[in-house]
Amino acid sequence: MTTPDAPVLLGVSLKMYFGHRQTLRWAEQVAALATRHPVTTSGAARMFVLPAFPAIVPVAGLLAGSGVAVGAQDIATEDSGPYTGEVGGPSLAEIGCRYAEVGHAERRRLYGEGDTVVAAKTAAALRNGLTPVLCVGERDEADPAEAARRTVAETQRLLHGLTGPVTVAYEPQWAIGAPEPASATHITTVCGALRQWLDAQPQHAGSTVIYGGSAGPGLLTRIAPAAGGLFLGRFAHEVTAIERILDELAEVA
Ligand SMILES: O=C[C@H](O)COP(=O)(O)O
Repeated sequence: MTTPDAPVLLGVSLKMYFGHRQTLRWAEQVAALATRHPVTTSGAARMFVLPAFPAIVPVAGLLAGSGVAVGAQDIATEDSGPYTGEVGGPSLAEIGCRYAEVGHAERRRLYGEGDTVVAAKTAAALRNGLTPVLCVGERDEADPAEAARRTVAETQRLLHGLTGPVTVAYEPQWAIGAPEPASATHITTVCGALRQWLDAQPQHAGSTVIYGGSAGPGLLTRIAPAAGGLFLGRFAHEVTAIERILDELAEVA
């Protein structure tokens, strides 16, 4: 079953770009935007934001009533215990998180996280009622069909034995932090294959496929509905860019 009429999902990870006060100012602007823009107030688009851990609580407060959900950029594999520096799913759920990002290429490359850890973090998110934002995507540029094959296989591997709705963020690693996103053909081929695979998995009913990797204004209308939304990084730092994306959605709605 495809879900072409599902609301578009726009997620933003602030990674570690902003200081605390800057994060709060940005969140205030996002709340104001989501509260007044017809695409968000009508429910045609949903948004989530992933600030740094210390900003989650105040950002959740600032976003209350705006319809924008909040989540974490990481989650511990375990729920509690002697895991210095980690933050567990029960705490994230308790402070209002709805999403937990797992498997981002930066955590794989810089912090040595492999499939076992990513799968365990995905399981931790699901058992705590959080939607995992499961980042997948090929490391080196490949042709679209090969990228689709590898990415579906990766997703299948990471979700093996798990149940629950997930947000799969297709992020070709070579397109992260780049000047431009992957081509629309590349994105629609891979996201379409992911969508098709997920639609055949009843245990993941309600899942969403979004695209990340230098995404910004001007992209979503070229890759929807294969991509059900965007996972934004740098190009959401200016809230006016998020507004442009919402305006584009209003035009095609
Ligand atoms: O988490 C977001 C993605 O990694 C994309 O980041 P970017 O748009 O800055 O490349």
